[in-house]
Amino acid sequence: MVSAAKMHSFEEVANHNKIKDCWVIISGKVYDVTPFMDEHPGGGEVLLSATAKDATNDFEDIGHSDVARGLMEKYYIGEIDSTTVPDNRTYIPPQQTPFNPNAKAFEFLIKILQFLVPLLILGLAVTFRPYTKNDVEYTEIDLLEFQEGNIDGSYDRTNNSGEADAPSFSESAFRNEQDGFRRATQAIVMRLRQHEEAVRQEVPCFGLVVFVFLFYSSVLPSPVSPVHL
Ligand code: HEM
Repeated sequence: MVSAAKMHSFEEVANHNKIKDCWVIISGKVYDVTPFMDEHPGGGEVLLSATAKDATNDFEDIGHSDVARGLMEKYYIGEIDSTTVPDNRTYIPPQQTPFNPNAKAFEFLIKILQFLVPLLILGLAVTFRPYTKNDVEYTEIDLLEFQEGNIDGSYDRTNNSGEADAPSFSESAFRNEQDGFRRATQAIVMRLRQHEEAVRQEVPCFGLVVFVFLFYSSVLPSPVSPVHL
């Protein structure tokens, strides 16, 4: 025959609040955890702080394992007489928040924004990218000038019949040749400077885009996290 569980009043249980005599109330059941004080992985002090009240909330908040729940049976000594438990010592489970249709709509809006805003930032970056670059056309003109300078030399490599002629290294031809090289060198240096300038302008632009993106994604909640209103 199964004997009826022993009923304990709150006052009686609350008196067992010492290290050598410790009872706790969890989910309407009373446990004498005195022999467990030294072994409790959370420490004896924690168990002591859970006395003289309904400790269900504290116990559940820790997220005790099935092993811990199995161990409890060993220390079970009876039931608590719920009529004797003062209201402010009773664990009241959190109220289920009523369903709010606006919350779903807001969550949906956030998800849409999370996809649209990065796309918008990317679109803006791509649109404005050409304006941040230098126009390289006049570099090409410089190169053309160089070619013209070369052609404009006072010596001609072909004779009238189109056959190769021995070059006459007159002083002006040499000067023209030199001039052509100087222009070519200038054109290349200018081109390098333009490239350098373009990179200098693009790096902060790109950095800004990345910063805005990262800031945005850190401010908004993740798509998997629930939105609580
Ligand atoms: C008969 C009652 C209890 C038993 C048998 C018990 C058993 C255990 C066990 C076995 C663990 C190791 C972790 C696990 O397996 O979950 C643990 C951890 C712990 N318990 Fe208890 N426990 C009891 C009551 C309580 C109460 C009333 C509190 C009050 C707050 C509490 C607080 C803790 C804490 C803080 C830890 C440490 C968690 C961690 O370090 O991660 N326990 N308990």
